[in-house]
Amino acid sequence: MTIASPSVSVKFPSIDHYVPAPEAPEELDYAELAIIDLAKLSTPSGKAELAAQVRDAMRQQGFFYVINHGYTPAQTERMFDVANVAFANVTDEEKQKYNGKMLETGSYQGYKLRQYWHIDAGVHDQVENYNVNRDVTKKEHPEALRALLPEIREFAKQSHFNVLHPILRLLAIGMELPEETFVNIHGYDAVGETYVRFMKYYPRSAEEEAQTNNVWLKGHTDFGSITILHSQPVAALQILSPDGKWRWIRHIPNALVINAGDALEYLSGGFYRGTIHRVVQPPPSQQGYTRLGLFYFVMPDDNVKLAPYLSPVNPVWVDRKFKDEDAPSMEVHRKGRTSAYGKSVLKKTDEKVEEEVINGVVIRHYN
Ligand SMILES: O=C(O)CCC(=O)C(=O)O
Ligand SMILES: [Fe+2]
Repeated sequence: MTIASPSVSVKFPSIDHYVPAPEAPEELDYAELAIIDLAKLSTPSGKAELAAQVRDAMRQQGFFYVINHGYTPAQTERMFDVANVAFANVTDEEKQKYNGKMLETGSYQGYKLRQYWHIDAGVHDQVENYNVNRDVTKKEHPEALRALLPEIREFAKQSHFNVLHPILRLLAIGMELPEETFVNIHGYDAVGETYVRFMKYYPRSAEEEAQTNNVWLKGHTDFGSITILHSQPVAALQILSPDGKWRWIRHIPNALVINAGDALEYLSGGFYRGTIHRVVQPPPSQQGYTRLGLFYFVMPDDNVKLAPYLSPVNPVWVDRKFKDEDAPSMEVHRKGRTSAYGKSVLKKTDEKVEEEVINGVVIRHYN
């Protein structure tokens, strides 16, 4: 396949095309989210407008779409094909060989195989992940992915410089902090775990659906600063709206879906919050299909202390989680959360919420 751009024409290795399910015709209760058009960054007034829009979207809904992010529909489609190679073209033995050691190391690289996370009532997940550090040379990869590493590296770079950094600047402006405040602690070459994730959900048995109340991935907040998700057609992601209702995320072709995680909540002193979201069984028209995900999971550099940057618009962290001097570094925070996720014994606090304490902070999971 050849993708032509004005200056270059690059030959990519030929791989199978992944065909996702058709969009769902069902009338679902979709969340109304802002659409941030990054093309507006090209003028000062457009940038000021976006900063206000991002601030309000992040504070009110915690999720928003991004369009005009620099990837064409063809490039996005190609990256989904690349993502699928990690699952469709790698043998079970090789998947075992590149299995991540999350529990032991607190690092999330390589595969997370099916059935690793506990969901509910003894039922485990039907999700495969393959995570690649933005420095694709950090680990060895399965054979089928090796020829695709240059593309994965370009995807990470594009996500970092054309999406993440502009968004971090807008978030800083929204808090009246110096524009580079968050960019400076999200270096591309710094030590840290910001990574590309491919994720494939497989259909489950009726029994598993019944036992888990159709929940595929429990309600949670992400533990990094920002999550960048490439919109895809299978409806299943839901966010917990301010009115307490779960609402579906609508597919917008070639858009990104962006949300904040706990690290940004801590760094912003609660000005921006990690929004609770979950994944559930798709509507009837899409049941029986796999669901392929493509993400860039972002974390501040490992050595960053997650203490708040306070500012004129947010002079105090109202529901402070720890004293500044006790703030965990990103490395400590991510290792604690990565080891525990889907593995720790949770304490039920009511019908819907389960809790655990990690590094002195209460972490909640929602059913
Ligand atoms: O698959 C999705 O749409 C969301 C997955 C997710 O929330 C996560 O991996 O943290
Ligand atoms: Fe998530």
